[in-house]
Amino acid sequence: MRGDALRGELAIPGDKSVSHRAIMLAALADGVSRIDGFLEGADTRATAAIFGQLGVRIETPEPGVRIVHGVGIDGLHAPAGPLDCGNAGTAMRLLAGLLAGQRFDSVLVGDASLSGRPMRRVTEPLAAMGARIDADDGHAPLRIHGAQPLHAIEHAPAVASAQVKSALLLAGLYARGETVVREAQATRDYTERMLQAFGYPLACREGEARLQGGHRLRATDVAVPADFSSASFFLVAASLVPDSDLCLRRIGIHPRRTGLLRVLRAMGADIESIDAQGEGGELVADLRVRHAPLRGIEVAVTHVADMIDEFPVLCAAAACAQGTTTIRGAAELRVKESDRIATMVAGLRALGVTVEELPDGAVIHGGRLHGGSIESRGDHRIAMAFAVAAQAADGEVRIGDVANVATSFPGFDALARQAGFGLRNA
Ligand SMILES: O=C(O)C1=C[C@@H](OP(=O)(O)O)[C@@H](O)[C@H](O)C1
Ligand SMILES: C=C(OP(=O)(O)O)C(=O)O
Repeated sequence: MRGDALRGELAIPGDKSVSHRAIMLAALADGVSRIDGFLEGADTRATAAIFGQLGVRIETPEPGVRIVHGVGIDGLHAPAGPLDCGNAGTAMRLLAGLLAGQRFDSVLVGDASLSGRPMRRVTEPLAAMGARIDADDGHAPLRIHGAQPLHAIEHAPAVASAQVKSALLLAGLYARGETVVREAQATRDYTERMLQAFGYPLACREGEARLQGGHRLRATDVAVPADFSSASFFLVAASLVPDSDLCLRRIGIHPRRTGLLRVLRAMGADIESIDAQGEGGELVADLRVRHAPLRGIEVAVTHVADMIDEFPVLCAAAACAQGTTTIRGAAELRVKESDRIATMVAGLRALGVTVEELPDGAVIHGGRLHGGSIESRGDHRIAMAFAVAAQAADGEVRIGDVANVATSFPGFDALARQAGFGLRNA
């Protein structure tokens, strides 16, 4: 169902990647850390709950704030039961590295989607560091044996993945020697920069991070920026709906996250970055987006890692653009919360879009969308991407299975309505 013009100012919730890492490092630090702007999503709450099970006191004085009473690098306690990462790949992969270095055993479990996602990319290099992790055919549950002496390795991940890099760096805190991760394609460096903010010595440059085990972390306060990935749904919706003029406040615009911004601008989007400055160690800006007709493009493969979570909403933009958009080099999308290539292709076809599915992407022929029924396959970003596409569709779009939106963006529907989305609960 078409929406009204999107207008006004929106406050987008906190960054998911930064929120996960802030809890983890604050828990391992000496002293008390305060986290402002913490994302109250199911994924990041799962991480906080896990550290509660590991003996860390975490207070919530108000929503979006956590006070973490750090226990020190060796202060975690053995959990009484399995640690439930829910839907969160970031939680499971980073924790695999962190827990591999503890003196106690632990078990990481997840929901059906997470249990189907590949974990060898972390368990194999961690095993090379001396970790013992049992996994059923490379999948969760991950049974982590404690008290294994770890030694540093140099590793070049086969897939561009900040989660793999971060898992190894977190294990590296407990390893003898210097852990080195080299990336062919640089990924988000929040773990590296946050370790430094917590006083941990670490050498990093684009595509390479090195750290020696055996140092300690010092408590610090963390200001979490608003999540660019969540903002992206509004960037596309306002681009698509005539007369829109929307301002998204203080969004994290780190270049390793904002590939979509570059791609949308190349498609003709009118997005202005206002008052960009470093705040709390992160580059943030207001993003003002006004309606503009979009045209299809060939998405450069070099942008893929910088917009890995934005493909569902990019597909929605491409479907409404004039001309053809080609996406390649994004096979990783097949192992996210759902197979995001197959799920988007099926959904777009249900709305009358002509799409060719590729093993590592899709060719999307833009045009008019009609109404139809969409399955999100339990994937938060797919559900929100189709809510965006619906703003430009001629008929009603019914999206099934939308509870998952709370994974990364609690309050999406209220915010979307506030901005002008035509949205109603069935
Ligand atoms: O490190 C992180 O916080 C994330 C890294 C990305 O995953 P990969 O490392 O699997 O690409 C991304 O898709 C995920 O939403 C968050
Ligand atoms: C892939 C995502 O997250 P994760 O890997 O943490 O489940 C996502 O948020 O789109």
